[in-house]
Amino acid sequence: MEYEYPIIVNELTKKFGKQNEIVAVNSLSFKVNKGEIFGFIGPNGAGKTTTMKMLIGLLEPTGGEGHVAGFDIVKEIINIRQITGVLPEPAGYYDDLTARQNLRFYASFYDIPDKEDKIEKLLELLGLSDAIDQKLGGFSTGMRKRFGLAQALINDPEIIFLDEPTSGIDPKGAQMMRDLIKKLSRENDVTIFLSSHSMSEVEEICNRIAVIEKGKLLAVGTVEELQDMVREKEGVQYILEISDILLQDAADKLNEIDGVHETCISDDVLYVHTNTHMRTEIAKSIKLMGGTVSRFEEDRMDLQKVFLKLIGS
Ligand SMILES: Nc1ncnc2c1ncn2[C@@H]1O[C@H](COP(=O)(O)OP(=O)(O)OP(=O)(O)O)[C@@H](O)[C@H]1O
Repeated sequence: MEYEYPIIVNELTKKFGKQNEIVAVNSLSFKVNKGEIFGFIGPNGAGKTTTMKMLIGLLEPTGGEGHVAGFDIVKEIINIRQITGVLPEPAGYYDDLTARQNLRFYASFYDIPDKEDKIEKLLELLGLSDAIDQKLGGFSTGMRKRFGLAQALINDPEIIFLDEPTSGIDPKGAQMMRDLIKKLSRENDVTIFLSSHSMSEVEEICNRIAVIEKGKLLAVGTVEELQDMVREKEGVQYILEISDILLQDAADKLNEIDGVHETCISDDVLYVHTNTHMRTEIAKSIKLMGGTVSRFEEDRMDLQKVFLKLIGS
């Protein structure tokens, strides 16, 4: 089926409880572009898992609608299953079966040519060749996660849903997973919808990010766009090191400029908080005072900081 957006949700809502008193997902609307890695972040209980479960047909929405690969998430879930991969597999894995046997089982749901070859290649890709004939019950958490990704890829999916793909994995295994996720998106044009609590991971691999809290969408965009949203609200902070004039004199002078919020001196560094980008004005003012600027940086907000600002902590 031809589709413009791999995932679209429109006012998607899920309520729980006898009187629908728990609003887990509250009128969520967003679109995911083809081939992008879309990060879905939010504090505990924000509604991430509930949203993902609705997208893969495990929960029925109480309101709104959603389409995955152009298929309706309520009426056409069978079509969606054929072309998507999910980690972790909702039905779980068979601990008494080996990795190879488990993959054979999942492969049996799809029309895959040369299944045995595919199974071996996938397990090799995930660094599990040595464990191919070991029972899954004996796998470590990290091995299980990597196996889960192999399983999610068995049907060459166009869209993959990954819920916390690297939690509980050691740094080497996590990097392997991230590299593979990036490769899938870059080289195979696979669309990836990923929820994670690791801000550095999301910052490293996601093209765009949606931030949700209490079931509502707070913001969506690239890291840069989210940074701009926060700056618009919170202003910009510059970090300066200056010689030839007293830092306090520079601070006093800058405080007179319209748009400079506040200044602060700490360890021979001058921090200038402004309403908006004011690099030129600040540089000019210091030059006029006879100061020499040896360091002039804008405080780079990483995703962790942006996230905390967006959710108002
Ligand atoms: N089956 C259910 N019955 C009642 N309430 C539920 C149910 N499932 C989820 N909830 C509630 O819905 C809200 C969202 O939960 P959800 O698991 O989607 O959040 P999350 O963002 O995935 O959280 P976490 O980061 O902790 O995994 C929470 O308040 C949760 O308690």
